[in-house]
Amino acid sequence: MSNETNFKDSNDYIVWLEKSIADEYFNYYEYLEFKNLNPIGSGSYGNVIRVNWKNTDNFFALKIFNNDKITLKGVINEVLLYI
Ligand SMILES: Nc1ncnc2c1ncn2[C@@H]1O[C@H](COP(=O)(O)OP(=O)(O)OP(=O)(O)O)[C@@H](O)[C@H]1O
Repeated sequence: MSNETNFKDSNDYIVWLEKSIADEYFNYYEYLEFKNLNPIGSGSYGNVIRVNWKNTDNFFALKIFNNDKITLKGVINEVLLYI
């Protein structure tokens, strides 16, 4: 997997994400699986909410990203730093 993306079109980032999920580089969770949503902050890429996953008592930070090319590129390139 390349360690940086630089696509021309915003949709290319969506396609890259969908392929990464299909190839099982990333886990996929349905939004409906998250319960007890509470806002906890926001950053340059979007909002962050505290959630429970399914019926667990564990808390997770769920990041909701703005759907634009600059955000998608930033998020994906940040994720690639950890792969
Ligand atoms: N894992 C987490 N646990 C608890 N709170 C979190 C977590 N991740 C983010 N937050 C909260 O959400 C805010 C925004 O986080 P986010 O990572 O989106 O942006 P940032 O790193 O603070 O800023 P930027 O996006 O500008 O670099 C944080 O400042 C923090 O208050």
